[in-house]
This record gives sequence, structure tokens and C-alpha cells, in this order.
Amino acid sequence: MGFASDSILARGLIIDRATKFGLKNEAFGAKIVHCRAFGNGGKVKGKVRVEVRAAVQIGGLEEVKKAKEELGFDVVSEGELREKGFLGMRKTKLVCTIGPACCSMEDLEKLALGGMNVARFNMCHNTRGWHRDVIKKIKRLNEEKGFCISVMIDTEGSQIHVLDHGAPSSVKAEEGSIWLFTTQKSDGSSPFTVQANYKGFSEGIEVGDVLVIDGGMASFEVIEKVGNDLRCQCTDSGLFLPRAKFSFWRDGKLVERNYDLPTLSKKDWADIEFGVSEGVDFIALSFVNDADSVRQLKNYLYMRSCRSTRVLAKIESLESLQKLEEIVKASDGIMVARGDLGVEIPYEQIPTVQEEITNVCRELNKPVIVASQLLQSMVEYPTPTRAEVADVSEAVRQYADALMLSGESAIGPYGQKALSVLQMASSRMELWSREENRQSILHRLQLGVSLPDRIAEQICNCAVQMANNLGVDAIFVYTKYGQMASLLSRNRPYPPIFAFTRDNSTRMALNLQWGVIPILVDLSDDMEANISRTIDLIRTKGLLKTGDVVLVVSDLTPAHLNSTAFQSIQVKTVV
Ligand SMILES: Nc1ncnc2c1ncn2[C@@H]1O[C@H](COP(=O)(O)OP(=O)(O)OP(=O)(O)O)[C@@H](O)[C@H]1O
Ligand SMILES: CC(=O)C(=O)O
Ligand SMILES: [K+]
Ligand SMILES: [Mg+2]
Repeated sequence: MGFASDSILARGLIIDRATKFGLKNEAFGAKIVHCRAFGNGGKVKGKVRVEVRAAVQIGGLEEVKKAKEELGFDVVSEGELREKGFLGMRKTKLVCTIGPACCSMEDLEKLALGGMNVARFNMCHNTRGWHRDVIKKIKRLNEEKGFCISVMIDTEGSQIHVLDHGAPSSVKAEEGSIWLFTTQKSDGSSPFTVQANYKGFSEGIEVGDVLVIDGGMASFEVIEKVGNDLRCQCTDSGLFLPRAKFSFWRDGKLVERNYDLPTLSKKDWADIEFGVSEGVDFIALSFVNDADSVRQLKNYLYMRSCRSTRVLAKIESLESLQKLEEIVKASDGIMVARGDLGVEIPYEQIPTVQEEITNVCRELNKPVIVASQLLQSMVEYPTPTRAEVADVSEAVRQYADALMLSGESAIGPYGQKALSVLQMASSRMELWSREENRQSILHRLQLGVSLPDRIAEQICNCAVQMANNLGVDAIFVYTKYGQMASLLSRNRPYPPIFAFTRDNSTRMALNLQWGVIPILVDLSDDMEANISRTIDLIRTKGLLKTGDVVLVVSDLTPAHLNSTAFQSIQVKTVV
């Protein structure tokens, strides 16, 4: 007899704690198959007493403990698997921006339980001390509570924006009003003055050009140029928000200018140094304009022996769109930063550009995050607009690897709810895509050049086709740097991909990849032994049962074999 929140919940549980059900030690490792609830006048509410009537022994105390210790399987995926089965596991990954509204240990744990895979820290805001404290909390949650949340920092980058518009929050610009845009600091005596952060902000700008705020929040016509300052008349009334961004348009086209602003400023390098010392998993590089800045950062990380820190390039400028392929090739992943991208291209182009970036990323086998304004109204309201749900679903339908919350989690009071909206909408669309057999329409560019790379790629393509056709329960892959796992993910298979690795940084990087559940485990050179051991460990935890079918792929190459000798596909039925 013991306590549980209800008897339904207790069913299927593996008994792994003496206190949980007040059972004797012999019951350890048993799976509850029948139990009865007492108390609360028959209402199953709060904690009820549960009498365990039948349990099947699937492993002894030592075995269950061993399986727990030897297998770095995060508690959220494990819970999801127990509750929903293999096919019910969510494939699309979720990124949450961490801010003042969600930085307590309690709130972070709720986001973790809600399915947050990656925590994003935007270095534009708050102090490094603040970021350090919160990153430490995430690491504590991982270590002490068994979560697997990767950490991403996002650089500030260099961009022209409002430094001061004369108010702490927003300021309204009325149609017809005249404003001065300057780099001089205002003493507060002249209203309608906006200070820009960069002295060259007006270079190349002519009278008659249109100044657009935040991609359409308000518009102005330049009516006079005095030195570097611009006198402008508001032609479309709207709002200046803090840090509002500028763009200039002429004849309906963006005025492209070379500002000479570095992608990585002094502050960005200091933030990167901070990220390195905190051992972050991802650095997202803002306002990347070409592949050079990505390579520069990757080289730097290599020199600092931080090869495991992955570099993501944020696509948020017109220039980055023009050099998309080279940027994707140079980086470890991409973020479609729709907020700033919508400042540089007309917003009606965002949906098609997003799909194009998502497709290029999958062809080149790089994870892609769709970010910004997914559930914007939830910064204020506890429910999303139907249009927002449609936008989220569209990103999932396009097979983006991950979706990101910004202000919804960072400053909004409904962050956990917003996360659950992402989780429900993505699960729903994944199911629909499977039922519609949409995976079959993915086209696959041949990626590999060398023979071993081409073999790996073909093995993964075939393995996924086999897995789908055979209806296997799961794909198991054994991987060192995650290459094989990501080639499998690229094919967007029906079953989940369990990626076993002994490298913790590979585990944290795979967190961003569609359909991959990274599991940390010590692997040997003996692949057969690895396979049977991991299957055993997972079975002992009660997550695999007799008759389950697993498709196994491996790319771990023992040193004494030549490089392709151990790439194989096997189909195993659990006995
Ligand atoms: N660490 C933080 N401290 C305070 N406020 C934050 C923090 N992180 C985010 N915010 C707030 O949440 C809002 C949305 O966050 P987010 O980081 O996505 O901003 P963004 O402006 O879209 O991103 P970027 O600056 O990279 O383009 C920000 O405008 C800011 O007000
Ligand atoms: C996320 C981000 O940087 C943007 O949308 O602009
Ligand atoms: K940023
Ligand atoms: Mg941005």
C-alpha cells in the first residue's frame, strides 16, 4: 500500500523507490499492472492511497538502479514515452527565451517539464551576472533533476536602432508631426527627437527616402538633411518602442548600405568569452552577413579548444538571404529571425523566405529554428490567436527542427501556457503529416562527397525508408559526433530516433534536431555489445517490451577496422 496522485497514474509505473508505495525491497524493478485507489470519498483528487495488487518483475533493485545510472535518459522524454508510446513522442524541438518572467528555479523547472529543449539567453538584455546565475540554475536542473536542457546565448550584434526617444517605454508618432533623428544626446528639452545609436546612421540617405520603424510600426519621409541629422515627417502614424530599428526605403526597395559595422562587436566578443566560460552549448550569431563571420567564430572556438560549442547563424538581414547557402554550409545551424528580417524585407515575403530557408537547411543537413512572434499575443493574453496557431503549425508542416518563444516566455505571464500551445500544436501537425504521408515528398540532395560520407548518407536514407515501411517502434543510432543521427533526422522518419552517445556535447547539440532523443551512455568498441547492452538497459527501465521492433544504425568505427567497415542497419525484435 502506498500513495500516488491516482491509481491510473500508478499503473505502468516501475517501482524504484521504497518510499513511493511503502513496498518491500523485493518489489523494486516491478511494473505495476493492477492497483486500486482508496480514500477521498471515491474522488480521485490530490494524493490517494493506492493498493498494488499485481506487479511484474522486470528487473531487481540493482538492475533498475544500474539502468538509471548508466543511461543518461532525460526525465521528460522518458515520461513522454511512458505516457504516449514511441509514435506519440514529439519531434519538433522547443526553444524558450529566458527573461525576468521565467528565471526562478521554480519557473525554469516548469518550462523544463513543459518540454523546453533549449534555453536561450539574449545578450541584448540584462547583465552577464544575471545570465550567469540563470545558466547555473539550468545546469543544476539538469544535474539534480535529470533534465536535458541545452543552453544558447544570442549575441547583440551591430544594428542601427533607437537609443533614446524621450520616454522609458513607447512613444506615439502622429501623422504629419515633424521629428529630428540625430546621434546627439538629447537634454530632454526638445520633444520629437530620436537619438540613434550609430553616427553613420544617415550615410547615403537622401531627401525623399522613407524611414520605416520596426518594419512598419511607423513611417516617415526624410524632408531635410542637416549634417548627419535627418528631419522627417511622419507619414504613417505609429509607435516607437525601446530599441526600435530603422530601415530606409527608396522606390519601394530597401536602401542597402555598407555600414562598416562588425558582425561581432567588442561587446559580442566579451559575451562569447562569457559563453565559453559558462560552457554554453550554442552561440547564436546575430546579423550574420556572410560566411566569414561564422568561420571566424568557429576558428576562434577551435583555438580555444571549444569545438563542442555549436555556432548558429541568424538570418535577419537582406544580405544574409543573398548569401544563404554559404552561411548555412559554414554554420552548425540556422535561426530564421523573423523579427529583424521583417525590418529588412517586406513582411509579406516572410512566409516564403522561411520555407526556403527551412528547405535549404534540411538539404544541407543543418538544424533550423523558426523564431519570433509565433505566439506574440500571448505576451499579453492567456490564449493565442487562431492565426498564430496556424503559423506555428505551418512551421511544423515545413519540418523546421525547432520553434522558439521570445517575449512570450521572457516577459509574458503566460510562458508555460505558450509552451504548451507549441507542444500541442506541433504534436498535432506531426500526426497529421504522418497520416498524410508527407514525409514521402521530401526531396534529398546528395550531400556527401567522399565515399564514406556517401555511404553514411545512403544508409540513413535507406534506414528511414525501412523504418517507415516496416513500422518499427524506434530507431537506435550509436554516434560520436551526431553525424549519423542528424542524417537520419534529415529524413524526418515516423518513429523517434534514440541517439546513444558517450559525448555529452554531442548529446546537448542533438537536442535541437528534429525527432532525436539524445541519450548519454558509455559505449565500447564492441558494437554488438553496445546494442544488446542499451536494449537491455532500456528494457529494464520498462520502456521496451517483448515484441517491440527496433531498427539499429551505427557509425562508431573501431580503430582497427577501416572507416566503412561498421556501418550497418539491423532490425532487432526485443525478446
Ligand atoms: N534577459 C532579459 N532581461 C530582460 N528582458 C528580456 C530578457 N530577455 C528578453 N527580454 C525581453 O523580452 C523581449 C523579447 O525577447 P527577445 O530576446 O526575443 O527580443 P528580440 O528583440 O526579438 O531579439 P533580438 O534582439 O535578438 O532581435 C525583449 O524585447 C525584452 O524586452
Ligand atoms: C530572434 C531575433 O533576433 C529576431 O527575430 O530578430
Ligand atoms: K540578440
Ligand atoms: Mg534579431
